[in-house]
Amino acid sequence: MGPDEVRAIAISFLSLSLVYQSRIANYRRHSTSSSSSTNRVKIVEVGPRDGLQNEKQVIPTPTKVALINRLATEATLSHIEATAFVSPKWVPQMADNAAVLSSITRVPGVTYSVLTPNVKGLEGALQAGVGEVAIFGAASEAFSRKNINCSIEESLARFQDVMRVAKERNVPVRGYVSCVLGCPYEGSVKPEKVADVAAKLLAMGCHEISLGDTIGVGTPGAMANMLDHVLKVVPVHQVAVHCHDTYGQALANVLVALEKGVRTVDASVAGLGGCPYAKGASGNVATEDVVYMLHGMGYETGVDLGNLVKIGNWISAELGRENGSKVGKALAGAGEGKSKL
Ligand SMILES: CC(C)(COP(=O)([O-])OP(=O)([O-])OC[C@H]1O[C@@H](n2cnc3c(N)ncnc32)[C@H](O)[C@@H]1OP(=O)([O-])[O-])[C@@H](O)C(=O)NCCC(=O)NCCSC(=O)C[C@@](C)(O)CC(=O)[O-]
Repeated sequence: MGPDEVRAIAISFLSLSLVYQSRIANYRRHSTSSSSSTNRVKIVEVGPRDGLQNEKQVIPTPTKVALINRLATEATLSHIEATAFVSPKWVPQMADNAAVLSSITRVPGVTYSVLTPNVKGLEGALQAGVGEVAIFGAASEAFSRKNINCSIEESLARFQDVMRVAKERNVPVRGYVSCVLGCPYEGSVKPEKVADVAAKLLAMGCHEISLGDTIGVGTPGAMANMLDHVLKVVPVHQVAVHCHDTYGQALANVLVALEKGVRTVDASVAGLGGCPYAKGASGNVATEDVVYMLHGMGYETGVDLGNLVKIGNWISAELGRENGSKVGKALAGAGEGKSKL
């Protein structure tokens, strides 16, 4: 190896280490303020999983890996849902789950989580070195059958098995409840049913319950009513909201959740996404839009909005899609890195 090559390698190590150091410093700064501050909102970036799972074109694994790496190092997101260990026959786009998880560059302080519907999925995820997993149930019988091929009751029994193995391996488990404000097959969903499933996931040991408006039909009044029921059985600090934007209500629904004290919000860069078992559902609320709103209201997120916008524009171009984030489009027009909001 010549001196130029040695120098090049040394420089690349040095820059990687600087990125890590700044990422860690950033994380520490935020984690010290987070526990005591109600001004801190945790953003769970679900773009690499929820955002990509429904794409019909095959997305190359290196593109998925680059997306996750950029979200962690450049946008400084601290929670990223990376992929899903589900059946490749059901969701072919997630078939490269193990390759994705083992190829990303893990940034200290960042949680990389994945979906695991059963013990088989959990075992695959553990082998690939996962840090957190999520089980996903529903408040609608029909959706549960379409999505995971079993009734709600059967799903809860399956999740108990996942939970047992995850506990043995010290892996935290998040619990999703889908269709909390409406179901593509059954229509309206009772808030009592949402609260019932949420309470069961909590009792099983989930550290966080993410409430999914899977088809984005909810309006702020419905969100407030549903949260009133859930917050009677799940402590507010363990609740997350996961809003899809099909009817343009997502940001308003997030705002209602904030007013109720919820401090964890799921979102997807560039508003990517849709659910394969919820026809017509559009993507999650765009992370850029949520972060812009939160920063404007004085909340801390730890997210670098300027860099997030660049990543949103990049992944939209990679997928040949229009960017689903209004903030992404506005700031790109104004010069991507300009806003420090
Ligand atoms: C749950 C199952 C597996 C049941 O599917 P099944 O067909 O009933 O499962 P099975 O146990 O009978 O197994 C059938 C085959 O799948 C295999 N298999 C079984 N499990 C796995 C696994 N984990 N990974 C890989 N392979 C698996 C298994 O080995 C077998 O293979 P074969 O012998 O035929 O070759 C299936 O229905 C499934 O994978 N569903 C996932 C659907 C999904 O990912 N939906 C999208 C995510 S949910 C969502 O988007 C909502 C959310 C979370 O974002 C919140 C919101 O927006 O509301």
